[in-house]
Formats: sequence, C-alpha cells, structure tokens
Amino acid sequence: MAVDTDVLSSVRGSRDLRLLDSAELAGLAARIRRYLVERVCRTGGHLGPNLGVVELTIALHRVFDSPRDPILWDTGHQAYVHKLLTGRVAEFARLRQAGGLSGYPSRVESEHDFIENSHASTALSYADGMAKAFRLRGEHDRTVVAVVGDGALTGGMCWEALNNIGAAGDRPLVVVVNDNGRSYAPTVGGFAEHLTRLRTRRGVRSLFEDIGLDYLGPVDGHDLEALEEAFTRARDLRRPVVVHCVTEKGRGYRPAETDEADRFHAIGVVDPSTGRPAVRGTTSWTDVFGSELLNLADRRDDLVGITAAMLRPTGLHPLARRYPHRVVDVGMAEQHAVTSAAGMAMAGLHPVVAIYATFLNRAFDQALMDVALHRLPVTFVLDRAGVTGEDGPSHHGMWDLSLFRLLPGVRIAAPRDAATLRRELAEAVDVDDGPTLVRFPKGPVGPDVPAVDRIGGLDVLRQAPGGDILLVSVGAMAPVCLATAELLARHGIGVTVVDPRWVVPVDPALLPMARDHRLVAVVEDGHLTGGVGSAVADLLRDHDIGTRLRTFGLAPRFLAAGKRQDLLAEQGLHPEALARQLAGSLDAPDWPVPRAEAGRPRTETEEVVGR
Ligand SMILES: Cc1ncc(C[n+]2csc(CCOP(=O)(O)OP(=O)(O)O)c2C)c(N)n1
Ligand SMILES: CC(=O)[C@@H](O)[C@H](O)COP(=O)(O)O
Ligand SMILES: [Mg+2]
Repeated sequence: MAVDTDVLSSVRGSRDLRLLDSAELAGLAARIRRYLVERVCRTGGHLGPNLGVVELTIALHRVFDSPRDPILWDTGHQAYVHKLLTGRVAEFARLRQAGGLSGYPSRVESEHDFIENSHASTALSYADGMAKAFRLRGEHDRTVVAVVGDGALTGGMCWEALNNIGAAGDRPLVVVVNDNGRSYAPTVGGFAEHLTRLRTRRGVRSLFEDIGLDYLGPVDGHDLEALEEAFTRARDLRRPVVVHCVTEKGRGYRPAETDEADRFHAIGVVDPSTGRPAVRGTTSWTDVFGSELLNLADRRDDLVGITAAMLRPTGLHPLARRYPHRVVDVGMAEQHAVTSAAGMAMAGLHPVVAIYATFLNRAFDQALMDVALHRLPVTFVLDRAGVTGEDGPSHHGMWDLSLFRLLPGVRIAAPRDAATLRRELAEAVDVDDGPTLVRFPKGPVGPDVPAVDRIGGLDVLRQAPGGDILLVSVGAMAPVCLATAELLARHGIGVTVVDPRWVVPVDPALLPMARDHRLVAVVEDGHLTGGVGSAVADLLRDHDIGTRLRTFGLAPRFLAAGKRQDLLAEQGLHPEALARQLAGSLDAPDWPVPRAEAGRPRTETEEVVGR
C-alpha cells in the first residue's frame, strides 16, 4: 500500500510544523502512523515505541527550536518520528540497513541528532551537562529537552542526573517523561508504581518536586493541544521541569496495541496486515539457553534468573513461567542486577544474570569488585555477544572477552552450537568459587558441530596430518574455521581445528599442540585486542613456545550497522579471507598473498589494517 507522503515530505522542521492548523496536524499524525507501519513492517525496527510518540514529537518540534534547543532521546529507539520531521523521509526506506538510516539518532545524519549511544538512562546526564554549558557560555535563550521513557527512568544514571538537575534551579531544562507503563513488559519497581499514582490520582505530589524540579502533568501524550500547552509552559518556566506525558506503546496499530508480550517493541519483518512475522523463526541461541536453564533449575533450587527489563529477549520466560519466584526483573538497572546477584550468591543462591553482552559493559566494576573480588558463584549469560547487526555500534557485543577476561578467577565459555551451550551452561552453574560467563551471538543456532577427538579440555574438530596450522576456533566461529581448513587442505596445507569451549583461562593442553605446528591462529567474534587471541599469546609467551601466532577478530573501532554475516565478512572473518591470510603467513608457494590485498588482516602480530 503506497502511502502518500507529500505532507510528510513538505515538513522539514519546526517552521513548517508551525504553519499547520489543528486539522492538518491531526492529519499529519495519522499519516506518520500509516507511514511507520508501512515502512517498519518492511525493514523491522522499533515500531511500538515510535507509534507511541507521534503527537509528543510533533508538539516538541512545534514548541522548541531544534537544534538550537537540543531535543535528546534517551536510548534513541523512539526517534523515528523525530527523523521524519527533520527532513529524512526519503532515507527512511533504508532504515537500519548498512549505509542507510540509523535506527538511532545519528550526528552524521542531522544537526538535530545528538546521542548515538543506544544504551539507556543517559539522556538526563547529557542534558545536565548541556544546560550547564549553555549557562556558562551565556546562551540563556536555549532550552535543553530530554525525552526519557518510564523504563529508562529505572536506570541509576537517571537519578544521578536528577540529583544534579534538581539542585540548580536556574537552568532551563525540560525532562519529558514518556510514560507508557512499559519497557518491553510492564515496567517494574517502586518508581513505576509512583508514576502510576501520578497518572491515576489527582493532587499526588511527585518525587520530582521533592528533589527540586517543577512537575507538569499528567498530560495526555496523544492530545496535541494539551501537549503543546504543557511544553510551552515548561519552556517559559526557564528552570528544570518535568512534563509527565502518558502515552500508549503501539498506538494506532491494532496488532501492536493488542500484543501483550511487548507491544511490538522491536520487530523483524512482518506482514503489515496482520503483524505476523514474515519468516517463521528457527531455534535461536536464546531459545536453547532458556530451555536448558529450565532443565537445570528443575534439578537445582538454588538457581535463580535475573534480568534487566529484558525477560523474554534474554530467554528467561520459560523459567519465569514455571518458577515465578526464581526470576527477578530489576528494571533497566544492570549495575544493580550484578551486585544484587552478588548479594544472592553471598546468601547461598547461584544467580544466572541473563543480559546482552553490550549492556554488561556498564556493570564492569560490579562484576569485578562485587562478584570476582568475593569469588562469588554468579553466572553471566551474555546474549548478543560479538557482532549483532542492525542495531549498530553501541549494540555490537564485541568487548566482553577483552573486558571480562580481566576479572581475576573468571572462567569464560564460548559455545559453538546448541549441544556445547547446554553442556557449558551446566558446567558454569557447577562452579562455586567465582564468576563464570557463557557468551553466544544473536540469531539462529546452527547444526551441532561434532568433535572428532578431545585433548585435555579442547575439542578437536578436525585433525590434520603434517601439522602446518593449529586453528583455535572461538565459539560460533567453528563453521567458518572448518570451512577455512577445507580450503587450505585443497592446497596441501594441513590445519588442525580445535575448540577450547572454555576460552578463559586458556587450556594448557594447547601448548604441546602449538609446539607441533608451524603456525597457531585464533579466530574470535570479539574485539581484536585483549580477547582470546591475547590470552593465547600470553600463554605461548609465558612458556617460551616459539610458534608464530596470528589472531583474527573485530577491528578495534566502532562497527556500523548491517547484517551480522556481512559485517563478519567485512571484518575478514570468513573462510576465503582467512585462508588467504593463513596461506600467506606460511608463504605457501601457490598463495603469494600481498598483505594489504588479502581482505583486511586483523592480527595482533601485524599492523591492523583499519579503514
Ligand atoms: C542499558 C540498557 N539496557 C537495556 C536496553 C534494552 N532496551 C532498549 S529499549 C528498552 C525498554 C525501554 O523502555 P522505555 O524507556 O520505557 O521506552 P519505551 O520503549 O517504552 O518508549 C530496553 C530494555 C538498553 N538499550 N540499554
Ligand atoms: C533498543 C534496544 O536496546 C533493544 O530494543 C534492542 O534493539 C533489541 O535488540 P534485539 O532486537 O537484538 O533483541
Ligand atoms: Mg516505556
């Protein structure tokens, strides 16, 4: 269904919006909704959150002068309407695609965009900083606006920021609370209940007023006139103020409005007429984790699951369904999740913290000083580890191996398939003297990759006579490594492929094998420096094993959005590029491989060819 986008294309900012009368504005809101459904059902994306902020975004851009008045979007997944109203309709067809429109604000796309980081609960801190800067620079006519969801408000940084914002009454700063009562699922916690009281009862004093901000609301988040009136009052106050907007996630699209799971928070490609996925899902890594954890929990009543507002996305819902008292949702509060897990472990439980790899970054100190220092039995299950895909730079879970390898006493497993995930999860929850991590990527899990032998803790996936190359495959890279070995075998190069399964600490059984090969190579879907390759380098160096080492991983820079397989290939993590690089390292006669040409070497022992 082609959607007439003329009024959409004619709006390029606040000035155009202010020319529209109330009927035209209502028409624009309806057209934006139809356009969002038509487009996002084709590309996938955050349909529900954006359907909920149509009127709110129109009103903001009518009352404030973006970008002179910066409009900041917390988490940024709900900024599609903001993009449509700031001249990016034409690019919208390529939303979340490589080289296309980012699914989050993007400074290279527009002067109207500020925060590119899709990690939640940061916008109020940016806003506090900007407001302080405007004051110091004498720019008293500028107002900072920060839109934050009720879910993001359960994140600790928001309260650190509010503590500062409330203390300085002379800075124009508008906090727009976009309260739709949900993160994915209904937002949990005492603060969420406070917002509910503010929504449903008149005259309740808001927490915000007690810490020095003014409070306007609750405002109907779909009533354009009421929104404009509230935002105008807030703007003219010239001091910190909260505008509490009550919205509906998924508004205007029946399949989203009636979706009890998450109101179409983040969808794949769906049939717009029904909202049903266009492609039947296959078994994902997450599914395997969720079912195995349930099996283990049936036998161990000390096992509990912890999520930071992502129960279903991290696969904890089977456990929650059978044992509702053994799964805790702490809200979007990863730091609290980790240290409360430490508390649970101190009190005799074995918590399993299920979390996307990238979101654990912000709880590094808690993992280090609250879990590892006390040698507590906490298991971290990191979904979306490595290259994730269309969510872009702040969602790639590429730092976990480098970061969490630093935890003294930690043990890290990288399963290569469903069978090893089940096995390593069971092994992890049996460790009772320190933290364990199990990490796997986003998406469908492939067929099981059998071992042909076992040496120490190493699974041997392919034996090669002649011992040219020992290829250490990390986790889900096993199929790529086996295909690489096959290519090299056709050129007479013998490659032994091993999967350590537990990649940290490195199994010393690797040492004699390294000694028996001309070259050792490590292939990991993680940041090139500091990961498993570095750990193997340390081991070889500590034992004076002179065998040459090459490590292949992700370039030490932010990776753009794109399809996972495309990004891995671009990083040289595919059989043809790896085979050429490895053959070149052996100076194999029929594979004279000039370094620069052979598809982007990613090595620690050589200069990284970045872009
Ligand atoms: C630190 C962090 N944890 C988790 C997420 C995953 N996540 C993205 S949006 C979201 C829910 C956001 O809820 P809310 O702030 O209420 O916004 P809404 O989608 O309701 O508009 C979550 C959990 C994230 N982006 N960042
Ligand atoms: C905005 C956010 O952080 C989440 O909604 C994320 O986009 C979901 O990622 P997946 O689609 O991989 O579950
Ligand atoms: Mg919400």
